[in-house]
Amino acid sequence: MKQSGMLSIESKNIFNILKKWLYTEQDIVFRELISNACDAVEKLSNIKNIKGDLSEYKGVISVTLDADKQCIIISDNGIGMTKEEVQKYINQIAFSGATDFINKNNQAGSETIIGHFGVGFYSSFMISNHVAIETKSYLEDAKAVRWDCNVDMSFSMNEGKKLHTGTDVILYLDDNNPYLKNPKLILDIIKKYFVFSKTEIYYEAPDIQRQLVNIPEPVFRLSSNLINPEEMNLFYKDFFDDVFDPLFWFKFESIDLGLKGILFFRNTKNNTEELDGKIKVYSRGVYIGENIRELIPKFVNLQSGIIECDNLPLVVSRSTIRDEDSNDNVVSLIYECLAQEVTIYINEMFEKHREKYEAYWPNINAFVKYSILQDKIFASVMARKAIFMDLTGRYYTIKEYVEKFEGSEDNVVYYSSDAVEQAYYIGIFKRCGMNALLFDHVIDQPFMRKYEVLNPSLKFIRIDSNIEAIFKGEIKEEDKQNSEVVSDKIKSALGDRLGNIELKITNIQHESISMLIINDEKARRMADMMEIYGLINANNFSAKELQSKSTLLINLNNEIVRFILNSNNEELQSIVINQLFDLALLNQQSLEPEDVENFVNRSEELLVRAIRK
Ligand SMILES: Nc1ncnc2c1ncn2[C@@H]1O[C@H](COP(=O)(O)OP(=O)(O)OP(=O)(O)O)[C@@H](O)[C@H]1O
Repeated sequence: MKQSGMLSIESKNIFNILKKWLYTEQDIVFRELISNACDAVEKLSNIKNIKGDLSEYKGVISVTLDADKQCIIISDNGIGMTKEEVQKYINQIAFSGATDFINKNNQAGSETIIGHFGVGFYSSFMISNHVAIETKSYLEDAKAVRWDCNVDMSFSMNEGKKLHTGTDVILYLDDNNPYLKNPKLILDIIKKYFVFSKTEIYYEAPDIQRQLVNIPEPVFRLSSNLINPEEMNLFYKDFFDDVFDPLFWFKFESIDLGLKGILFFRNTKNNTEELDGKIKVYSRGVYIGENIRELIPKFVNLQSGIIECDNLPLVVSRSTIRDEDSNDNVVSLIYECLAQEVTIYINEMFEKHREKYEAYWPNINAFVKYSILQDKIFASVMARKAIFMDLTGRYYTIKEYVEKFEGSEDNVVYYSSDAVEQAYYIGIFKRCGMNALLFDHVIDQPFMRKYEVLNPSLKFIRIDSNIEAIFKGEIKEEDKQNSEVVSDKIKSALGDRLGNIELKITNIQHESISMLIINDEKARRMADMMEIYGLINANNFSAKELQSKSTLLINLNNEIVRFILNSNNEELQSIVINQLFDLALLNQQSLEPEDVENFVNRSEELLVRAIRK
């Protein structure tokens, strides 16, 4: 059977290109050769299955780094090849597609080519100048074949020594080959690409004992009712390198697309810093890539998961996904399918398991809102299903909230953007039997603006903004004159400190409220926006800027204000008025640093007076 010769001249181009990747994309060699081995095992398994004698067959792949012989052997007990098949598949067919492509696109770079074609068996020459195949076909009476090929493209075929069905691909290495120095590199590559390969893959090297590298039956492939949640949590933490258990997970499947997947909702603990998840894509058990933009909707990518789709080409790159027309369809269908699956799952939780939805809300809050803002499919179902906590700790959608609390003011929703900063105003709301929603996540501001655009009749007003309307504080007839007196006293005591703040003296039912600064909602939002875009400095910007649009509400029903009205002690009046004004500024976190000292001195002065009294 001895035969020798030269490979076709077109192949020379490929060799040159392969050499260029030598030290950059070496993973490809293992991906290609082990994929071929997996295919060979699957083919034999299918044949045995058809014949009904599968019982004794178990496909196994072994990768061995032999330091003495200075070679890497990729061995499988798959279908094997006859001499004719080696002739046909290895000698002739290799790269016919790729060589056509190169002929048509002389300028094409290696990136483009690798994106378009599986470089296949010949990627071996990326790390080896001499490659051999020892193979024996499964066919009865088939003879073993040995094929040797050098990087100069001269090959020989001889009778081989292989006793059992299968194929060994032997890559002879140069002295300075990096894998000889660091055999663990190969282990990592096998793990990366074949972790979920259905065939067992073993690795052995000097100092690395023969070990099973992959997980042929990962827990996520079991049907949902057979999955042990603990086991699943452990798998998730280990595989995605997360310290927390997932919040929840769900599996999905599209038989038409040959798509199966699992999505883990990450327990972000409201940590907005690390929002992106990891979605790993596999085709026929081989890793294709992570977070592939064309395949996975951006919002889905906030979570982590595993997608397996055998209809995706085995050798796929981002450029393949983008360019190949034939793939376009599968890719966009998968994209839509993922968006729909997530939407359906979250919607069902909202509709049918509201308690669970609310319990998970602190963790999925940002995800749901971001997805509504970002994805049309998700928004079309979920736009009105974001929920917000009210001042009593209950959750409502905005629609539910408006319907329930439509009493006080039509279509106005009061909100607090920061329960700590606005604690005083929240206190006032509670005292007045009023309610408000908490919009305290960074995403709530853009979310609210979008909601307003979609529902123009609805108005969102921050709890420290135009709230005077809720007090319905019309001045009593008998207090009209008093209001002028108080107004004059306050203006004279505050002088320049008042700036452009408008005074409003009124009778607020709740006597405990003395003085309150409220800001115009529109002006404040504008200022917030400017701050976000860096047009103003948060430290310089404070009450001063807003003063032109702020109002100082003074409650004539309050005991201290009545004291101001009735007292003749100008000095004490001035202390009290300035003190109340500072307290009002403090309550909205806008007491200027230069006023703090006066405030402290005045407080002490009042304490001394109280003690001496
Ligand atoms: N380990 C193996 N066992 C049996 N046959 C093999 C093995 N490796 C390669 N072959 C045969 O050689 C052919 C060519 O392999 P090659 O890797 O070059 O291309 P491919 O796997 O068909 O496609 P791709 O270009 O996507 O990798 C295979 O289709 C298969 O028939």
